[in-house]
Amino acid sequence: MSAEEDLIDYSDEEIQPTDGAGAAGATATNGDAKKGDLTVTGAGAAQGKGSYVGIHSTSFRDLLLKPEIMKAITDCGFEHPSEVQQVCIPQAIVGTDVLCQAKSGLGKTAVFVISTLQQVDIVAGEVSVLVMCHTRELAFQIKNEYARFTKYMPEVKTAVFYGGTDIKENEKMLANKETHPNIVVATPGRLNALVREKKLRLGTVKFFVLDECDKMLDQIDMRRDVQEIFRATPANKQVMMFSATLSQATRPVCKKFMRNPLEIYVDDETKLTLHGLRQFYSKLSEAEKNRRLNDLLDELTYNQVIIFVKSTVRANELSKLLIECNFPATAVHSGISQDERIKRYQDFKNFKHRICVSTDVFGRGIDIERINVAVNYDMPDSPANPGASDKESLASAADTYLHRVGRAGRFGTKGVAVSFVSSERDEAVLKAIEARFERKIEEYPVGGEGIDVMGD
Ligand SMILES: Nc1ncnc2c1ncn2[C@@H]1O[C@H](COP(=O)(O)OP(=O)(O)OP(=O)(O)O)[C@@H](O)[C@H]1O
Repeated sequence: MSAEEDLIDYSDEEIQPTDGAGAAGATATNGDAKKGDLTVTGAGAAQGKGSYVGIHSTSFRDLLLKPEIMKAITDCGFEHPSEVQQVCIPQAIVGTDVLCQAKSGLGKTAVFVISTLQQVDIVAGEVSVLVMCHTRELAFQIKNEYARFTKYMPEVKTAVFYGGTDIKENEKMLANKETHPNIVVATPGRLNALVREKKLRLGTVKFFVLDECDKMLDQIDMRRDVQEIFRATPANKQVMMFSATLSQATRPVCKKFMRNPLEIYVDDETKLTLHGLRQFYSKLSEAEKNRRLNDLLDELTYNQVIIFVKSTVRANELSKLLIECNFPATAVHSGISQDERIKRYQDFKNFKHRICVSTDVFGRGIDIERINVAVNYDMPDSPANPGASDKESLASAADTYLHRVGRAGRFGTKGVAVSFVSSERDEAVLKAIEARFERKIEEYPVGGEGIDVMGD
């Protein structure tokens, strides 16, 4: 059976609306509405006068959240909900399934963290919320977001499970009611191992979240794990999925897991690029890359820089070289031990290093607010699936590009992205990016002349 045929399909019996999670979505009116860059369709989209403007608030207070969540939001320094938060949270907190595309760095994480915490009823020894994502560092980061938002909800226990760590430790935590989590954030491989071994029971899950959902469902291996885990959860639950990139082909795949979802898309791809981000390319030969990088790091006044390369070997070599040249660099990739990876992620986040060389491990989701420069030392060019057509692999490269450069200029801040173009293929990828986002990427000026990276 092909992976497509093997997709989750709800039986009629399973899609009956019930009183619990999902019921609000099933009864809501359908229609389309616009809110800024977002097109909203599906459950509840056209409630009221058919537009979100006016029916949804611009203050967190208007969302009528629990006081303990409101206090945490204030502590986080969040003043107003972002557009995606304004659109999603009011629907999500009444149990509606959500399929949400919104551009990088505008607060999709808080949508599901706040919405699940608002609804969750804590039962000791039971998992209520399950969040999955594609990398271990992202899982770790999301777990920390739950920690921030549960500061005043001491009864809520959150755990993170991912591969490369001692599974016995996870099992020990799950075997003890005192330490058993209510919220689990995980990568699919480790989660599946715990479920198969019956160390983790998912029969009590009421909220099922996929972050970077296109990545998780486009990759066949990951999709299989996700499906297996999904099948281990009850039919009656709220499902929410998020990504900055959601192709027309991926949307129906996501919707197979959902019931009458609120759908939010950025249908005009030109609106996916970040306002504060200036994008440049630099044409050069492979041999010139190190020299150019060196110059660039001397020229630009940066807070923190992320440099993307195409292999773990190149990440190691380049970070070594940068350190030899006295640049405060580190490297994060899949070739180092998991504990060390997390330690380096934390050190970078805590500003112990100013420069991080990484593979695509850090390409999506990772939120380090001081990063204001992103460099594609190697252009992205990763086929979505083995055997993908040239058109598909260029589309996938453009997706990867968008996520990578979205590590800079987050939440409305200024940022700069510079891509090294050293081959015909790189040029083709650059052209595909320009065409897709209808944006002319400028040539990096000599000496970085006129580029102002700092400021809000
Ligand atoms: N309402 C808000 N006010 C201020 N800051 C916010 C608000 N919501 C989120 N943030 C901050 O914005 C940053 C980006 O948020 P987040 O990582 O959730 O983005 P994202 O949409 O998931 O991006 P990506 O697509 O890259 O994963 C985080 O540091 C987060 O704390």
